[in-house]
Amino acid sequence: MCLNLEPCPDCPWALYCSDECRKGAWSGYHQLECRMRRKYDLLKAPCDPDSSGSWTRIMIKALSTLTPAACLENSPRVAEILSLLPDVYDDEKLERIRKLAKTICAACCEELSAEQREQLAKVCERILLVFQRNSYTIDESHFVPSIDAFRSREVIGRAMYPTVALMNHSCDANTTRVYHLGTQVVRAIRPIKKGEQIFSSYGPEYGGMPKSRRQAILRKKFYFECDCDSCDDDWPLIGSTMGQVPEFLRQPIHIPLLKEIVQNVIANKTIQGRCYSKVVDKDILEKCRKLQNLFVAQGESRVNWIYFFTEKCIVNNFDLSAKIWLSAKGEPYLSPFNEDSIFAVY
Ligand SMILES: C[S@@+](CC[C@H](N)C(=O)[O-])C[C@H]1O[C@@H](n2cnc3c(N)ncnc32)[C@H](O)[C@@H]1O
Repeated sequence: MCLNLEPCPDCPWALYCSDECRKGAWSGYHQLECRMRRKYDLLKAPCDPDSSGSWTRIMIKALSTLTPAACLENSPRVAEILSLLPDVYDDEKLERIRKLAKTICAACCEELSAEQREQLAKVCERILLVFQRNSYTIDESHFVPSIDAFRSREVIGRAMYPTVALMNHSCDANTTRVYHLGTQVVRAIRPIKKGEQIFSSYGPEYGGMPKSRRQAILRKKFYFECDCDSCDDDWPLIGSTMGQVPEFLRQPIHIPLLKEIVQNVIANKTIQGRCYSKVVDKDILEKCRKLQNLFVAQGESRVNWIYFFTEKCIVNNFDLSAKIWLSAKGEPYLSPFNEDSIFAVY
């Protein structure tokens, strides 16, 4: 943590780690942001409190590269942007985004007439909606491998990864996103056949969360009705399938092992999708391996079950566990932490 921060001389909101950063930010966006904040009191952020600052910066940067006048022309590009449906279910949120767009246009383009600013604000509104729908929050835990960072999940920014944003969500995703050397990396968490759709998880995952809750989260945060396989077929919760455990696992000797794994996997949910070996319980690895061996020994074909555990293992950096399972099934092994499995790096 830097204790000797350099403040902006004109406002109390921006602090920098060095004079160089301060100057870079000033010429990049803060000159306008600073004026705008002072004038329009954006401290009462009209958007998500965690990201209104980054939204404002994105718009300022967009306006400096778009040239506002170009947005006012009736060009096909502007028509295309305006034709994007603002399918935001939440009117209140749309209203806040609209207000932010107007505020930014008023501050950044004072030379325009009120009518022109109104038109420009519509373009900005669409851009903000696209940004909101396609960007990712970045929290401290992506860079600081500590359990405290996971718990607090302090949001430090938002970023747009245009190729990653092309991926649809599945509650049974076949990839995971991790941060490596300060950038987002997408890695396979199971073999993906040629032609198979590459899915990412926007958050909710089957197994530990009922379909109704997953759908509610996706509707509220991303405004769509999820139609992934696990939602379409309403795959059961892992907890509820305890009653449908394969016959061989119902033997009393195996039940404690199974329960322990389920509890551990569910307890570790908050760290899914992150690759911090320091916070995982190495003991679970051993137990998952035992479970997998039991399945393999029985020639068990209920792949969902075993994949669920294996994926949790992989996502939680239990590389070895995944290797054992996949090699036992004769499937190619793709380690999410091996350079070979990186199919996209940004
Ligand atoms: C980040 S974009 C994904 C890429 C987008 N499908 C495209 O063609 O550019 C997110 C949007 O894709 C759609 N989408 C993603 N996952 C979906 C899913 N599981 N079920 C239904 N729609 C989904 C929703 O319209 C959502 O707002």
